[in-house]
Amino acid sequence: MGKVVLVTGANSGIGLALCERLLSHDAQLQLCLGCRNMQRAEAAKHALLVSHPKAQVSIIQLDVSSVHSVLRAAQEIRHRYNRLDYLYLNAGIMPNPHVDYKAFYKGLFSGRAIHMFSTGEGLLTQKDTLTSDGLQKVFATNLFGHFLLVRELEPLLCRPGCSSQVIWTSSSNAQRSAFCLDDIQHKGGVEPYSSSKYASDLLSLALNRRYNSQGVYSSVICPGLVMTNLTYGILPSFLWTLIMPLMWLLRMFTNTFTLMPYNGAEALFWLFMQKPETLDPLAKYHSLTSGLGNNYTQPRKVSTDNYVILTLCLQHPSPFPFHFKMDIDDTISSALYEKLLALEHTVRMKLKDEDLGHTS
Ligand SMILES: NC(=O)C1=CN([C@@H]2O[C@H](COP(=O)(O)OP(=O)(O)OC[C@H]3O[C@@H](n4cnc5c(N)ncnc54)[C@H](OP(=O)(O)O)[C@@H]3O)[C@@H](O)[C@H]2O)C=CC1
Ligand SMILES: CC(C)=CCC[C@@H](C)[C@H]1CC[C@H]2C3=C(CC[C@]12C)[C@@]1(C)CCC(=O)C[C@@H]1CC3
Repeated sequence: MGKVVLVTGANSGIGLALCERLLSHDAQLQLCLGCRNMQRAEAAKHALLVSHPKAQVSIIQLDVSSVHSVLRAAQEIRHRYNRLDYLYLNAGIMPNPHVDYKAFYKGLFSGRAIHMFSTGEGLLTQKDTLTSDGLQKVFATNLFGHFLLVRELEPLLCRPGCSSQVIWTSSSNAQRSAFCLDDIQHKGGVEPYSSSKYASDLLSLALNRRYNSQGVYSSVICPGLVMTNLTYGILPSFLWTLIMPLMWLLRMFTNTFTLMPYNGAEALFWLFMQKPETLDPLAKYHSLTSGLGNNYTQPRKVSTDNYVILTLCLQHPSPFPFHFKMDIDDTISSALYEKLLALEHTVRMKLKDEDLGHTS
């Protein structure tokens, strides 16, 4: 039987491009598309079957921002399959983005222009909303729903003698400065996207600590800047088309302008072909495209430039030598993991209470 792969957010952009690439590589795959909108999911399945008529593609209705939907979908997946080899946690949103053009203009002449183009740091804010579960929507979609999904699919991921991979689509926009352990949902800030992506980098570390011994390996990737529905929400598509020549030119200076979903999916696809035991849990795998248009994957250390380390190391005398850096990262990721477990407990209790309310 072929390997089982579940991809969330598979009906468009990077997720759909990944599915195309996976099927081109391995026609025996059992590919499951986790999508919230069934019409769009059917269209994606149809497109995949046009190019791979014999492929085994199925759909699971999954809204990762809804606790109820995640639990129901996981139950259905456990019913359908007895194994899960790859879990791609790719669905993501950046709602109501706002570009700070003043910061953009300043950044152009700051000596950090290339960094600004490759990370978007300091340029973007978003207006977040609440889900029906009362969670911040960006956090619920980009992080918590996926965390719950991993927890629910544990029996399929952890199988004696077999290994499996959990792969997060993170971002170069993941920023330590946007993330706060006391506000993991980012209720009080205006950069929920950066916060949620930084949290996914931390969570991947924690998952490795928790699950490696059971054969589950978690990695994070960074797709670069890709033209998808997400980026068309930041600037209209005609404007992106207009500045496309400029972006090709910028590729000479930054290889993070992957631009096409196919290129953005490079690291996701590359990870599919790796032995998970050989992967570095502290690396973030970047999809990159050279000035000449060649794709490649490059591991870079997960951002460890966090202020806790700096604050501790700047104290005189420093309480920690520099080689304690990783331990401190580990502490933050463990703390996040504990907070997510606590939140999971709360939402499960709330759901139980609601169910009891309905039946009595
Ligand atoms: N484009 C870029 O430059 C970059 C993107 N990324 C990340 O890549 C990932 C894919 O995004 P991208 O392909 O660019 O954008 P798209 O908007 O094309 O894809 C996002 C996918 O996520 C799905 N999705 C959103 N919310 C939910 C939900 N609640 N439940 C289930 N599915 C959901 C969307 O479904 P629907 O069609 O129903 O909305 C869609 O299929 C995201 O995690 C994004 O943050 C990271 C760095 C750069
Ligand atoms: C000339 C030119 C390219 C202008 C566009 C300026 C900005 C709108 C972009 C510059 C860097 C971009 C970027 C993103 C969005 C658009 C920019 C800020 C992302 C934040 C999109 C989502 C991600 O996950 C990472 C991207 C990093 C780079």
